[in-house]
Amino acid sequence: MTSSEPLAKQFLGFDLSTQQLKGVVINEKREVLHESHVQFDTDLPEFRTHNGVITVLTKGQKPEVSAPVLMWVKALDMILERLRVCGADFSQIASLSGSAQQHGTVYWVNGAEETLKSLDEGQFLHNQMATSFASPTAPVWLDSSTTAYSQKLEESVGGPEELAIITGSKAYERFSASQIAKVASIRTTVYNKTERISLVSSFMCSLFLGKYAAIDYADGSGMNLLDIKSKEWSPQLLEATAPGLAEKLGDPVPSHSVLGQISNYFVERFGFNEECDVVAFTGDNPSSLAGMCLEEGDMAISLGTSDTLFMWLKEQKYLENGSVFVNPLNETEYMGLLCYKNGSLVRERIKDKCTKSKGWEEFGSLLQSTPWGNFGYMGLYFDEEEIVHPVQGEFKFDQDGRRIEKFDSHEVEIRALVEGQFLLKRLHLEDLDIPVESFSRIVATGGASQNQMILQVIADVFNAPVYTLDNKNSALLGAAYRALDSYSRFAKAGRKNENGAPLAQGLTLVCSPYSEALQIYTPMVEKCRAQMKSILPSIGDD
Ligand SMILES: O=C(CO)[C@@H](O)[C@H](O)CF
Repeated sequence: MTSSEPLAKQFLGFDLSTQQLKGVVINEKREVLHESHVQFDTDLPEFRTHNGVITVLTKGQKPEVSAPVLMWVKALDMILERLRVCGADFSQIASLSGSAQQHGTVYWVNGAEETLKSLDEGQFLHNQMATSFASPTAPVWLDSSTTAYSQKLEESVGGPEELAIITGSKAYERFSASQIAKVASIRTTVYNKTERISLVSSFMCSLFLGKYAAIDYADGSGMNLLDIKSKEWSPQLLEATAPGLAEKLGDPVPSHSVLGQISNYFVERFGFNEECDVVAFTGDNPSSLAGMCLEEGDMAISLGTSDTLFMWLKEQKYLENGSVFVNPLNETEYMGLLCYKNGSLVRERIKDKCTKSKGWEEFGSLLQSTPWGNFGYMGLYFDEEEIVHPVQGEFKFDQDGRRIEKFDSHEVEIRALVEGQFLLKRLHLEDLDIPVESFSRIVATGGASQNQMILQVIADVFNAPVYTLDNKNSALLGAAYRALDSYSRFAKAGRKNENGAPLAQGLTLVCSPYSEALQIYTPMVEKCRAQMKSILPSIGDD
């Protein structure tokens, strides 16, 4: 297509999540035209991942969790083919953007940018990039093997609260700074051979841009390196993390920045328009916020591999066990986030254990067959070491709060798991002075948001109506919305468009709280606190 012809207004969004790569094409009215996905474990079995990652267990050490970078590159080749088979015409795409799992780091080897700039349209991407990475794997957000580096980072600025005031978060093992520090310390050759370090989001953006893409403010907020007030890398934290880090990161940019036009490789190989804008990619949670268009008083809950709570913040707020990121839609405002590793994978394990069919329908019926409060039985399940509290294991309690080995029935165990997951989240919000009264509605997204019984427990525990997006993939939609918004050359405030209409595809009310449930769940929050204290006595110590 020559550049003189008018660009049809279609927009392309990607979401590179833990277990899959998704792609969507929307029109100017934000209607979904085409959608496809590549599931890493099943579509790319040669990389031998489980739930999209590789876990290395070493005696006496925490598991190390990473993902093969070439798997992501190959998935990109595949998703474009699949979208084309679905009928997508890439010559109609006016701009594209993306979303990706946060905190992961990709190490481009010296000279890799030359390869990016001179890709041969006659070959697959992954064949040409096989030697472009100093490390063939990228440590990802499920890794928590960097405790020593996190502690050192906090000490470098005077402690966890000081670090959170600068970067929006205390040091988390999964955050990029600790991961980079570990690479620089024990894989020095890799670090010295690295000319650029990308987040998973800016890595994928680089492929489309044909050169290194800048890290955006919102996803950069998840690194423990960005000063979220000045929007610049903190010199103190760069110094404390690794030598010469600033030049390996490049300068961060506002999340709605148009970084350039698409690489000629995609014009020649896939028929993209040469004027197609490439908008900065961002993290999955900031992208979800863009896809959901939260209103004042909304709380979003993403029920994916990780369960993540997030909300729009006008000002920076200190979330002791959470994170504050620069807002992806308005860089003068923020977003708050609480992340829980033990989300859908734990629900899947208990579903498989407690149902004959191993199906979600039976899971929902058994959940519905037990009353609010579950006869006083409670459960706290942490298959992976949790983020908000460093605790791992399965903890079951009877009506008197005494530890027990097992529940008498499958339905009691299912409710104990689901109530426990959301009572713990309400407990953490209340400890951050964010009481349930703060929220007028909850917007649920992610795979498990299709399970009405789980949403009913959320409505009852938080005493708020629960809505879902007409399209569950809010991170994916947010990527396409941000491509559209930035193409329009103005970043929307994330609430309403210029005609006052909501930006999101639409919200559907799924369930409202039962008023009787409130008097049951409020005291259970205190029981949950007592149980957490019995598991982790240090909880709540000032
Ligand atoms: O670590 C997280 C947020 O801080 C997770 O939500 C990852 O982004 C999931 F990919």
